[in-house]
Amino acid sequence: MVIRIGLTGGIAAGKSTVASRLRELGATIIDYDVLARQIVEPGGEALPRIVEAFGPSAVDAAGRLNRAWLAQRVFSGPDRQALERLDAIEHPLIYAKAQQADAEAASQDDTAVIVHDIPLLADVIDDVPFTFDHVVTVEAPQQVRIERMIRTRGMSGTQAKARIDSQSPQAARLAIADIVVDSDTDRASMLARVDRLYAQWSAQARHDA
Ligand SMILES: CC(C)(COP(=O)(O)OP(=O)(O)OC[C@H]1O[C@@H](n2cnc3c(N)ncnc32)[C@H](O)[C@@H]1O)[C@@H](O)C(=O)NCCC(=O)NCCS
Ligand SMILES: Nc1ncnc2c1ncn2[C@@H]1O[C@H](COP(=O)(O)OP(=O)(O)OP(=O)(O)O)[C@@H](O)[C@H]1O
Repeated sequence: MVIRIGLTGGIAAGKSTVASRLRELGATIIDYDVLARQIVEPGGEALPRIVEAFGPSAVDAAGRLNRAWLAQRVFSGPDRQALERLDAIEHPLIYAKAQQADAEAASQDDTAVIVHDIPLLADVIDDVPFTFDHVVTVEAPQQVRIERMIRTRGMSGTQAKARIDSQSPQAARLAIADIVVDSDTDRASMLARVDRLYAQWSAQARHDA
């Protein structure tokens, strides 16, 4: 039986580090950020619909999505429904691609561990067309995440705090998760925890096959 995992986490908590480890161990990772970028590429299904909804300024002269312009419109502009309109265009297309990827992985291996890597899972859990066997959130205290963003992403403390505040609160992720991976321990301990989780999931997948 295929095991499906929903993976989320606070920004800069270590979700990508956990996803990479799971990939090395043999899991199939479906990265929703990657899918979201694919659908807005020139030729992607979302791009003409975004132009229709937001106007020609949504693309640059070369026909590529003007991410900075759109981010300003949906995250900071006066139109409070703009983000909902964008989500209504993008999310069904992202889910359709995820369903394709999931079905392909499941058809290749009926004991696959399929990890849906969804940064905003707490906001969309009721809409994603999957039932997860487990939901994992990767968490670290806010101050640790701010320090990581300053150190590795060249952000100021204020910028880092603003990014954290723009996400759903940690409580929303904890409410949907049955497994919390603490990334405020050293990397080796965190990865050892991930290894143990993967071993359990993959045994469960084979046992129930
Ligand atoms: C508006 C866009 C073009 C801005 O692109 P940009 O490169 O400036 O930002 P990026 O994609 O890196 O996102 C920055 C941060 O914004 C937040 N964010 C992104 N999309 C959303 C959203 N739909 N709702 C709430 N917050 C969001 C995230 O915390 C993210 O870390 C882009 O964010 C987008 O297409 N968003 C919608 C896609 C989406 O819903 N993705 C989530 C997958 S389920
Ligand atoms: N247990 C750990 N100990 C120390 N540093 C860690 C640990 N886990 C992750 N990191 C570091 O923290 C930073 C953020 O990790 P990562 O990129 O995996 O986060 P993320 O949650 O995927 O971030 P985002 O949500 O912004 O994509 C990276 O520099 C990573 O190397």
